Amino acid sequence: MQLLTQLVLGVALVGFVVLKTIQSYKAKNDPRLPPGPRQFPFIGRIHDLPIQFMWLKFKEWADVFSGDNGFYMTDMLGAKFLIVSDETVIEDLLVKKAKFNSDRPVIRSLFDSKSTHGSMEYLPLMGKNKYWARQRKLQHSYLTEASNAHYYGIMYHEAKRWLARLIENPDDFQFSLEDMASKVMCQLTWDDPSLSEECTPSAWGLLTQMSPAGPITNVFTPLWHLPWFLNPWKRAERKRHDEQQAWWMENFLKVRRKMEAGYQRPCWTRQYLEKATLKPSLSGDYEASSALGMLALVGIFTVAGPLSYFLVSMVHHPEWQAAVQKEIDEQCLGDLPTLDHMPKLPILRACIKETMRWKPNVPTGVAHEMEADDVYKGFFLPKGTRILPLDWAFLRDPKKYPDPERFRPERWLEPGWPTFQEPLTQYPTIKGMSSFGWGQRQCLGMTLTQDELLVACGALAWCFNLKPKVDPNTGQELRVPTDKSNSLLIIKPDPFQMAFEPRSEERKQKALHLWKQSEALDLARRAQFAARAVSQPHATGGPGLLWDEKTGLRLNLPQEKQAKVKSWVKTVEIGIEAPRLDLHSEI
Ligand code: HEM
Repeated sequence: MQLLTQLVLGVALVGFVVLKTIQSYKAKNDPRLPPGPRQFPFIGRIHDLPIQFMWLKFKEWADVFSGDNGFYMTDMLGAKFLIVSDETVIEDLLVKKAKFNSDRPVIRSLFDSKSTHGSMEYLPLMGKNKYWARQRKLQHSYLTEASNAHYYGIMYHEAKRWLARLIENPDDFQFSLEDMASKVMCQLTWDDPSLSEECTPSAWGLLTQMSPAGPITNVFTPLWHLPWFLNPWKRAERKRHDEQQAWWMENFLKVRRKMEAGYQRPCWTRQYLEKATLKPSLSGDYEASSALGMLALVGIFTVAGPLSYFLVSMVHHPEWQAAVQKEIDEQCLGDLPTLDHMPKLPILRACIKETMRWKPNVPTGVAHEMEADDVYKGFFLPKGTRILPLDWAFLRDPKKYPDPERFRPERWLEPGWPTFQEPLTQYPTIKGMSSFGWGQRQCLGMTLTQDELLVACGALAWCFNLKPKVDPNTGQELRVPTDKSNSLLIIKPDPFQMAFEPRSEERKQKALHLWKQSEALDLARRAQFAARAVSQPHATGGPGLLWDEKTGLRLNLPQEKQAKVKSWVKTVEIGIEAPRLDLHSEI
């Protein structure tokens, strides 16, 4: 090639790059768009947006750029984000204009996160499509019916197990806390709390995969498109995804087989399968196992976050802890608090709500994607813009929450505070908090969260003094950090140490006894149900076969063993102290 030709081509290339750079700069800083930090060609503004504690930077920018508008815009590698820091604005955009602003953005490091191509897997991440509509309806009805059907028995049972575990192994509290939340969800979904140990890591796997602080491909999205053999992120996600799906399906099919054997107690999967034979609301087993698996999963880390932060608040505020304990002792007369006591426990409710305000566990909020161009307050908002309801900013608005950085439960209890509301038998309640999101995508788990937090936090305050741990070598108290957490979409505090001191020997013994009693009752009920499947098949809908949970095989019982089960049933029916029958070894 001649020198002149090379020169011309070189100049043309440089000219093209300069032109594109100017165009990109102009497009990103278009004066019709809302104000925001200066955007750079192509990358927008990712170079100084930290992946860790991203919400703090978003808030810092909000203080500079939002002004009276209550929002600003920024760009990340071509994706536009409208960061909203004012609740009235989010109300306009996500509630009043919900019809156009209820889609979800793609999450790059998941396959078909929006279910655009029919994957039908992760309801909270789905675009606004038919799978989302029907699964939301189904989950809404299950969560409502579950509270109507008093799922509280499961929560009380798991809270008692947790107290006993905390007494026996207090240093393992972060594991047992999450495991409690997981057991509640596994029991509701598949009637099997033993699944919690697989469900919790499965939940964290998905949460990490979908968070900006997860795989690098969520931020540097072009990397996701590298060919398979050069793409460790895609290969890892394929494995994670397939294992999770297989596990959800396995649990689903197990419930079906147990139903056929007449040995499946009520749970959401059984409820689905019973109705599905008459009128299926989902497309088949794949969609159903995913919808149910996702439901089990979403209730773990969401509840575990505020529960962990409740421990942090109580350790740092012994005066509020003492007030909660006094209230519980006076109102529950020595008994473990139940949901029936809650109208009389406003201080407990205020401490839970203030914990969720002080340390919101979805601090960035969950993005909605705009489905059409719009003009709002004179600014152009292009279709595809991701609207981020910055919960960290809403909950630190000094007009609504004076002294926002401090834990002040009195803001919910005393007249004169902007957030005070009466009657105190009903308020404060966490239902409707900004942390649960907005409009058509608002969280479906508010009631479950509220009930579980009340039961678990009430039980903690009833049983323990929650204190800093003392270092045995130095005799010094170990500090419980208030500002250390992961940076996933749903956060929790980093591992820390603390002490769970039973409030008295009597309380400790009572807690242990309550768990023993509850465990015996649970085993008795399970065994009784199984036994009825044999002795009265019509009562459980089964053909008189017994299901062996361990081997996965059906058992046909010989006559003499049926007699054994029947006689045992009578013992069980007399009372909860009846001797246990180990169905697996006895039969
Ligand atoms: C402290 C506890 C929780 C918090 C802070 C929370 C927060 C949220 C947020 C911010 C959203 C997105 C809302 C939006 O896009 O505007 C959401 C959606 C959702 N939440 Fe929760 N959540 C919690 C507990 C739960 C629980 C316990 C369940 C169920 C057992 C649950 C089920 C769901 C579902 C199914 C969605 C998806 C709704 C949709 O996309 O249509 N959540 N949650």
